[in-house]
Amino acid sequence: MEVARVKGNIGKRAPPATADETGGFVAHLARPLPMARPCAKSFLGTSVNIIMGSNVWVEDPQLSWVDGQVTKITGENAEVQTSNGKTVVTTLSKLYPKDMEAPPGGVDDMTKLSYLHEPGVLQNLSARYQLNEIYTYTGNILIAINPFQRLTHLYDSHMMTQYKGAPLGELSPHVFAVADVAFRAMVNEGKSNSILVSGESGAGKTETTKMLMRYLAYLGGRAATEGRTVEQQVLESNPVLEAFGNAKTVRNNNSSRFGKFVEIQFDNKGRISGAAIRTYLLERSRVCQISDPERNYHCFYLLCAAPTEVTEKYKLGKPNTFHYLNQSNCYELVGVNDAYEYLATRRAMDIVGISAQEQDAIFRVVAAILHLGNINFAKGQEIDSSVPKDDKAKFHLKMAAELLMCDAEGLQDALCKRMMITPEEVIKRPLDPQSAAVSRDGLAKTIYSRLFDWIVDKINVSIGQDQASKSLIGVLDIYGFESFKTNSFEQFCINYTNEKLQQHFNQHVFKMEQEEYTKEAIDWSYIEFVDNQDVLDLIEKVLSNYHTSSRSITIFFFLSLGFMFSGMPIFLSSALLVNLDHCSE
Ligand SMILES: Nc1ncnc2c1ncn2[C@@H]1O[C@H](COP(=O)(O)OP(=O)(O)OP(=O)(O)O)[C@@H](O)[C@H]1O
Repeated sequence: MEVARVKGNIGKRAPPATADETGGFVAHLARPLPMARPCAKSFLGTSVNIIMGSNVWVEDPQLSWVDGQVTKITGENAEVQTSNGKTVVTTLSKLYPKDMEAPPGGVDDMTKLSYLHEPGVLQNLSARYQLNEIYTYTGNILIAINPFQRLTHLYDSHMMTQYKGAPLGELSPHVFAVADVAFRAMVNEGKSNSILVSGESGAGKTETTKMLMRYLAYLGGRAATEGRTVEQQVLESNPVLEAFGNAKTVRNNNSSRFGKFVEIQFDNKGRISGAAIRTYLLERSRVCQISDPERNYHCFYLLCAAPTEVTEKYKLGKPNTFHYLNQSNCYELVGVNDAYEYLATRRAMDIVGISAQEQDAIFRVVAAILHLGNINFAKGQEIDSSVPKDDKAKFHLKMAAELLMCDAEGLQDALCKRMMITPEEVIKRPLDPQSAAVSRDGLAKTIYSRLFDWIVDKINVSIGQDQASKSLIGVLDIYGFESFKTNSFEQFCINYTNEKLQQHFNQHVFKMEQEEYTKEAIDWSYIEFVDNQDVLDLIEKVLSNYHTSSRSITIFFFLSLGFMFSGMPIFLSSALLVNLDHCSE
């Protein structure tokens, strides 16, 4: 996972980036690291001849890479005796030189490596990880490896004091150092900054984002004179957002199923004066469809584990009695007590300013969605029509209507009939049981995503934005690339967004690096990288072609990352035109 700072004038549109404006950025671990072509035998300016006796890295099906020594060279082929006792024959172009003088504990900045190639980078990260050194720099980019254990000493108040004001690189690599540089640059230059956190699911992005926010709150926080401070509210918004936007997936028990951009606003004295949380691309499909051993959003399980007076009020039972939860056999998380989490979420809601009445309304809607999911349909008397299947379905329909405060008959009509409005009249057409279930799921997804947006808006109103603020620090925590057995429109949006971020990386980091090399009169032509502009052109041009199609429907979806191109937010609100035939939603 990687963390990087991007300079910027957030909130102002600026002309395209010039060379001086480019800031640091982030690459994706899901992609191969940009590096020299092996056949060029040149690794960041170090020309290497692989000869008999050379120490090299060679690919290994189990270990990814294994070190060894070249024992024979025949034309383009080489024989390598590996350190795990194998003899491997491969082409010379697939061998990478091993730095025999590299320190055993690794180097704290990857730019200090003699050979910057994939096995060298991985070896360095691994050597550091063995020593619990989870952070490593690559220039001004911070690479973080998930420790999967609490390293409390890394984040305590003593560490915060140490990193305050320390120049980047003076102390060991740390996420606080990245935040500190961003903060100091903002205070000294009056410019806004953004920190991008990227990586695949479970890499530790959200945890890192929380550390960044805690450190920024430490730098810019003020003593709470009355009530709750902005920073307290921002930090406490995490458990609320996690309860409604996180779920257990195969890779992560607390996976964020939405993207998040947190803006922390500062006054001219560098004190936090306001904040805003923007969320993107909540995974809607999870509300109605989960696969084993994943879970639905945490809030459903928390509510089922709430005190009896609450569950009785909403007529809730165990999670395995609800269709939206029992599609998977996973109901509990190891080390997590849902009953306790329910109370903790309510406390966090108090802190972010959601009133008791509003909290009841929120959980009422959550309960209504569970009841909605249990409305099964059977064939009605008319051809291709449907009705609630049995008394159980009728009970859940009644409960859903009661909790949503609408008329039960009206709700049944909405689920079992389709309405067509013509200039002359309104025509109601019945839906068969299968189509009624689809409209039920559509309603549940829409209600849930609106509820989530409402909660985010509520938190924002309660935290309050400082309209007069001149500078801010933004922290972007976004989904990484996703590729499942079956990919839907959601994966398309996520991956397209990541391709955009990759393009930003290509344009700005390589450009910036190359300018640096030119300045230092270094021959940089050996740097090759995969330019994904073709991928973006393909997607964007296909979509703009759909624009002209009369069968197309415009779907505006905000891939608005708020990510910063050399300082200004490029609001990627793409008006994507998608033919409904191709849209799974
Ligand atoms: N710095 C850290 N210290 C201790 N544990 C960590 C740290 N970073 C991550 N973890 C552990 O890894 C888990 C997954 O991390 P996190 O939820 O931040 O991943 P993520 O990249 O945001 O994943 P997703 O994209 O699925 O939301 C956390 O619940 C925590 O247990």
